[in-house]
Amino acid sequence: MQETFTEGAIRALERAEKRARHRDAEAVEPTDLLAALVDEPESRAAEILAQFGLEPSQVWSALGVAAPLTEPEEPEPAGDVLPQSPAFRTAMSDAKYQARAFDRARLVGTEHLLAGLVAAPGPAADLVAGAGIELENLLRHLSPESAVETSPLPLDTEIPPLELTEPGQGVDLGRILDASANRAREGLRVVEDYVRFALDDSGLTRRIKDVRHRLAAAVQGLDLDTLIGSRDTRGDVGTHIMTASEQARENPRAVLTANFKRTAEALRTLEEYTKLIDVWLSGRFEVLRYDVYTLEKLTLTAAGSKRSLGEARLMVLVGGLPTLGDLTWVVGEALAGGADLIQLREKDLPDREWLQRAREVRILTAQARARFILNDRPDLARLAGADGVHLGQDDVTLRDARRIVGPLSLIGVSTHDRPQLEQAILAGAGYLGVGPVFSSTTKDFSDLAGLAFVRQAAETTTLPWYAIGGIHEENIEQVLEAGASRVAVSSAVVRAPSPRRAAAALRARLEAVGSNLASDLP
Ligand SMILES: Cc1ncc(COP(=O)(O)OP(=O)(O)O)c(N)n1
Ligand SMILES: Cc1ncsc1CCOP(=O)(O)O
Ligand SMILES: [Mg+2]
Repeated sequence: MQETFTEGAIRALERAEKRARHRDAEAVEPTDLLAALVDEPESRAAEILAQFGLEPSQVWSALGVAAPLTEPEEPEPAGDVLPQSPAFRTAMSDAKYQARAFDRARLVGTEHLLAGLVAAPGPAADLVAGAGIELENLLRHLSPESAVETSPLPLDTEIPPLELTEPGQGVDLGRILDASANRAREGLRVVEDYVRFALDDSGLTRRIKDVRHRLAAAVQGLDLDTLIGSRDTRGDVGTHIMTASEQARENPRAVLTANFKRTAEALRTLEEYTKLIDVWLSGRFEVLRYDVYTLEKLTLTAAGSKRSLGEARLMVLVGGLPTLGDLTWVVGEALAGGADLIQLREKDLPDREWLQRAREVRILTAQARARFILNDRPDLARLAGADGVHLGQDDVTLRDARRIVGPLSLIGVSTHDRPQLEQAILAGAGYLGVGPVFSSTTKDFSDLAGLAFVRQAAETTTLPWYAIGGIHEENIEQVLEAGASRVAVSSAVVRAPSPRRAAAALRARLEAVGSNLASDLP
């Protein structure tokens, strides 16, 4: 471990040990540290305690210990380092956790030591809690700016380095951790290659890289020399054991899923075995494991929707038509002109009639081998057998919709700015609506997202996304130039004299932009 401690923290730890020696204790306890923290009233910890009304004299008397120990005339002879009690070690582990949570430089100050004490149950924590100090209100004192206690010094002697091998337990911890760290790193690399070269998704690639770097940082928290020293690949009895399922991979997607599993398993091993040496470090591996689960979901969703939407570039929104006959005619024309998806968007129909129309559109789209999306209503989408449902920012959440439509259905989400875009991706959207690009005669908007947002979407994701809002034959070129490959339109087709010709014209423009849509993902 490579924590650095402020000089103030080092002095406090030295004083804690002295206090323990002074009372002839066998180990340093959290109470020794609390008393030592207030021995120096200028320390951040003492200042914080004073802010909560706990003066040094109150601490000493509540703990029943002497006021500051006077420095001996002669320096005390150097003896063995006094052991630390389990409670003390827990407090130290928490202190480091708090320091690292706020400061990547891992500078542990007296305020972090205090936070560590608060988190470790016992008399010291009780005394501090009695003054109304809880971890939550302490945390705001722990920002990096508050770590002002002079320059950091490496603390080699006071805190013993992590012991990776527990003699007598028969477990070679170093070997386990070394193998798992390698497995996790390699698994992530395999996954990253798929996302980068098969999905071509820069946003996901960045995320996976970030996890890989955080894994490397967490592994740094282990004693690397011991890890390397304990490596014994040739002597590993598992090296030559290979099951049939490990060897067989049907396609790159199978490689992807196998490596996500492998990574998560390795992280679990790291998490479990580091519990033996540093609870906080174990927590870091746990967080990484959850991140990998999320990444797995994001990657498989991206791969799945890219495959299922493939070359589906033109979505036509229909609705608000006077009769069922008008609707079926327009849908038939749009499909004949080349619409890949029809979205039924009704705002004023009674549910029963809406469902009846939806079922008609389902039949027409199925005959044309096109997709059918229902706007707003996952329940009706499911009843009509639609391929998916489109949700706006005020509609039911993706998670609730998923409960209704099931795991395989497409769920699209409207986004109007970058945070919404990123949020929708994280929530597991199968495709995105990006707009409104221009003002629309179908729906009023007070604000337009404009072409700038289309450019941002193009930079952010390769998840299928549809530019929407006031797009027609005369302005589609601008939208394509801004980076869109797919559009969703309503009036440009539905209100055109010939919906079929209008759809065909848009389709031709969309096809003219070189195909960078991966429909043939493995
Ligand atoms: C492809 C696509 N993008 C955006 C929308 C708009 O959805 P929403 O914001 O829920 O607004 P309404 O369509 O419900 O008025 C969409 N329908 N399709
Ligand atoms: C429902 C909706 N949401 C954003 S733009 C839009 C309407 C799209 O229709 P049009 O293509 O006629 O502008
Ligand atoms: Mg809606």
